Amino acid sequence: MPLNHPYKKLPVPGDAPFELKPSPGKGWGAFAKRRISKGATILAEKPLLIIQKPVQEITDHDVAMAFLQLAPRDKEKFLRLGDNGPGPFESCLAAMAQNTFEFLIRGSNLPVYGLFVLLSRFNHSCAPNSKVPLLVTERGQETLAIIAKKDISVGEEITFSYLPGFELKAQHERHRLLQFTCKCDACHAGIEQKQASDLRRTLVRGLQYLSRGNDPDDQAQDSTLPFSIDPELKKAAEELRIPLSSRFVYDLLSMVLLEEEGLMDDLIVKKVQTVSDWFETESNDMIVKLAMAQTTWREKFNVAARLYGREDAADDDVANELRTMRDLNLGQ
Ligand SMILES: C[S@@+](CC[C@H](N)C(=O)[O-])C[C@H]1O[C@@H](n2cnc3c(N)ncnc32)[C@H](O)[C@@H]1O
Repeated sequence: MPLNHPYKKLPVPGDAPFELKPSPGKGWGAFAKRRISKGATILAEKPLLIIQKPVQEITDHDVAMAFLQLAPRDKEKFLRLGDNGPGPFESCLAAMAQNTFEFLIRGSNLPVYGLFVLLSRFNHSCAPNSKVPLLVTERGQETLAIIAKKDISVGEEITFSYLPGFELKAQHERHRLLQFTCKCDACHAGIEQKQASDLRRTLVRGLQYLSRGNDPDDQAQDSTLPFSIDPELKKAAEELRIPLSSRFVYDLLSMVLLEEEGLMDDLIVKKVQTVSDWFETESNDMIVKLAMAQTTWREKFNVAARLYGREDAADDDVANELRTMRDLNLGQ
């Protein structure tokens, strides 16, 4: 490990569960120094500087002016940042672009861009073990955190997905969007594993379309899916006419695929648990309870599959609720 690398002097808190070191093919990255439990906050950090302007309008001058206002200690941190390694950035704007997170401040719709010295040291993965949730912060208390999505072992690289909704894209689509060749484990698997992975992700996207009536990627109706769905079924999905029982079966099948893909997330689990509480027809509810009592998602799916297409007394209420949420743009 280079002894004099500029990152060696970045201010990693003494009690942090990670260390910075080279990550082959990815510059430097953050690696677990001790076991990190699922749900743990790995790092919470305040931005070094903030720019509140549409991202396309941020100029080199804006970043340079923000830099000049920093305290000497913070200027030094900024200057330690390298272009994916020990080399300096070509411009202040390039340093900002590579080390920025977007977030919102309560009471304002305008996104804010903050430069985070340590959070930006975590590399991307298409099957990440952590996440940086989109945050609405209070003014003056802008802090972003990286949270473990699963248990992380000592020595494992800590990663998150750089773009939201990114996990459900096939590898060639992901690589088109990333501005570097991704060297994560999912992208470095053998050809057969990669094909299976692309298929699983594509199928989950289709299942989510059926369950939500839109594409999780761009939330637009009539968006192009990477495979075709029976037009009647697609229309029923877009009009939110899919019965609750079928929605539930689609969700469980997504869980089986997401688990196999290593993309399971507590938030998704909570959503399925919520849907399981909506059933009103007793005979359906009994099957749902039996399904949810199974250990694995595959077992839950196997039990619930017999519900597919069944009507439920809650169908109309659920459809109305989903339509209201869609109208209010709250997502589903
Ligand atoms: C915000 S920096 C992450 C930290 C960076 N590796 C460093 O040494 O400072 C983002 C850059 O890291 C590299 N990177 C991050 N994730 C990667 C991945 N999965 N595969 C290859 N390069 C990656 C890319 O060069 C990317 O532009």
